[in-house]
Amino acid sequence: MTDGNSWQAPVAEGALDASVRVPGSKSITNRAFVLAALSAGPTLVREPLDSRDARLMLAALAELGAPAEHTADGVRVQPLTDGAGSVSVALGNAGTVARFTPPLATLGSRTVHFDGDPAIRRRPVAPLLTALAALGADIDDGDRGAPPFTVRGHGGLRGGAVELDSSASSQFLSALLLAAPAFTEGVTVRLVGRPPSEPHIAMTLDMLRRFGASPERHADEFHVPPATLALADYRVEPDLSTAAPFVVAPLLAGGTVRIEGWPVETTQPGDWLRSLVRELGGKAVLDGTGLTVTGGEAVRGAELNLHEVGELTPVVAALLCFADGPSRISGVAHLRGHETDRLAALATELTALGGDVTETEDGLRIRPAPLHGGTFHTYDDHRLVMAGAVLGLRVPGIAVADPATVGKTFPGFVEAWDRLVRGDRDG
Ligand SMILES: O=C(O)C1=C[C@@H](OP(=O)(O)O)[C@@H](O)[C@H](O)C1
Ligand SMILES: C=C(OP(=O)(O)O)C(=O)O
Repeated sequence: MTDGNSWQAPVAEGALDASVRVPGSKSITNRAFVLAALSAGPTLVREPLDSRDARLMLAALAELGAPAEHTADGVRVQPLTDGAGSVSVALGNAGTVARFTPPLATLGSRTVHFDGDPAIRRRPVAPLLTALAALGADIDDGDRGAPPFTVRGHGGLRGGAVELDSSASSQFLSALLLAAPAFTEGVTVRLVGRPPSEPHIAMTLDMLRRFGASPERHADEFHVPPATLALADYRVEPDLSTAAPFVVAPLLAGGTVRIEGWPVETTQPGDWLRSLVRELGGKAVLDGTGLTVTGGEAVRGAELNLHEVGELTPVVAALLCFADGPSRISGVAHLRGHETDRLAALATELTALGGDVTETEDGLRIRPAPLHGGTFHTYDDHRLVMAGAVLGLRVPGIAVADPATVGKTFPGFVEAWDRLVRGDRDG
């Protein structure tokens, strides 16, 4: 039930028994759109995500000269064509748009202004802009190292060798690698510092290969030679991070939830949820058609380093509030530069509902404590809406503020969650 600008997250009143289909992966969709724009011919992207971030990416590519059309089978993206004059790219609060599209602006001759929500102005982008400038790009960021900034295209980018500190976000590295086949000399990136989110880097390399590029990695060095990309048809996997609240739900409510179409092989970080379920006492069975999760007796407390799967932190933190012993989440200092400062937001909101949650330098410490109802503020962060939903399974009276912000990655989330938990119950 949505009331004004909040949503009463439903309490699970019996064991779950449901099958769920989640929308396409944000990370795969937005990479596919970028690689399609860089390809020599049109690409049909099948089963793409349709959400705020995906629409922002399509709008950005259209501004940059690569229009797309929705067809009965998906989204057909046309190759980038050059143009003149000034255009504006709206970033919203989409990290993938803010990091993946500036390199594309260097390939044409337009002057491209980038800006977005107040939140994106606080998210890091400086190491990417510095690396692009070192590779020959003409960028004016007013020394802010953050949006708004302007990229003046001069008809292509030289590319070559560059050092990059991608420790604040793996997206800086992915951004350079995705565009590199179109740079005159390709790119050789030597990392300083360790990036988070290794699966997302593997995803970038895998998708580059599928589109015909030949990226190589030797430890901290990445090389992408120039290449002509082409792929007529690409199918997007379901988003396994969006699936996270549905995967953990039976651990709190009992019963079984089946996620349809869970891939048997994937680079998505959400695939780690299968081992999490087992570690916390549940069962997760993957077959050729989906993942079936069954809850256990109790949720065990755990020590989890989430450096590689940081985007799962809000849902995992909500889950661990119900564990039978203390838990610790570490390795996620970079979450302070996500949609909001997620560590501060989670500590504040979970504590306000009675939780015993403290922020550490690189994560959260969570001790068992009874939660009570109240407003769960979501800070314009889709994954906090999902975390609030998880709390509501066990705690009556959780009002999740601004549920529409979940439209960043799953516009139909509230309806899908109500169906999962309430089944046919009305009201
Ligand atoms: O490349 C991607 O698609 C993403 C990489 C990760 O970013 P960070 O490395 O900044 O955490 C992840 O958290 C984000 O949701 C999506
Ligand atoms: C960090 C996230 O998003 P973005 O793509 O905006 O970085 C996320 O989805 O958890």
